[in-house]
Amino acid sequence: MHKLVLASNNAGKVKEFQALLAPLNFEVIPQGVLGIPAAEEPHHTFVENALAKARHASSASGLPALADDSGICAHALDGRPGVHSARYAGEPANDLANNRKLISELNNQSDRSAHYVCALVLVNSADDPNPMIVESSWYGVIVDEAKGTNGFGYDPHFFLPELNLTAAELDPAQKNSISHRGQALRELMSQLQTRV
Ligand SMILES: O=P(O)(O)OP(=O)(O)OP(=O)(O)OC[C@H]1O[C@@H](n2cnc3c(O)ncnc32)[C@H](O)[C@@H]1O
Ligand SMILES: [Mg+2]
Repeated sequence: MHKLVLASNNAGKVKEFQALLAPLNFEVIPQGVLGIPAAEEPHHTFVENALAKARHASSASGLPALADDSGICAHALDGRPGVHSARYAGEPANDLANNRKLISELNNQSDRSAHYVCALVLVNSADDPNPMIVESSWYGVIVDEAKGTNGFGYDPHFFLPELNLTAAELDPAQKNSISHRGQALRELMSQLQTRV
């Protein structure tokens, strides 16, 4: 079984990864279990931040590390909140406050389209010169009214027209089967198979 540190302190993400990786041959250790604090995320792109998180967790643990940097990009807002999604309304991170801010910024905007982005980086070691990097998107529409209690973050306001449901109304397995994170992880795993 491959041992992997999951470079995230977000409980919602950790749950999704545990479900996605459970059928595979991985022992996934969330970095919080090892007492590894959050890395700095100073960069302008999801990929750069995911790489920083993965290197940080691998350096602190001495193990291979998988990091996720993700967020939601509203098209009428030039991609905001983007890499600032977790703390859009300020510190400490607060999903309710972030959603309120997003909805208020979209007030009077007719274009409600948005996409989630998930960048995943897998490093074998802290100074791995050839990390595996994938990025996937998931398209939807931001709605004013929150619906559903599953998921986390912006999910209650992320509406999927083709399903007539928000992401928070999907059960966890359904979300993982179509989400930015599920898509990215499946792509990463298929790339990983070609390497070993
Ligand atoms: O950095 P880590 O420790 O992984 O935890 P984080 O919550 O700070 O994670 P990010 O820096 O990647 O910020 C991602 C934010 O984007 C939002 N987000 C990402 N994926 C999401 C999803 O599947 N559903 C809802 N919101 C999501 C949510 O607000 C997250 O806090
Ligand atoms: Mg973060």
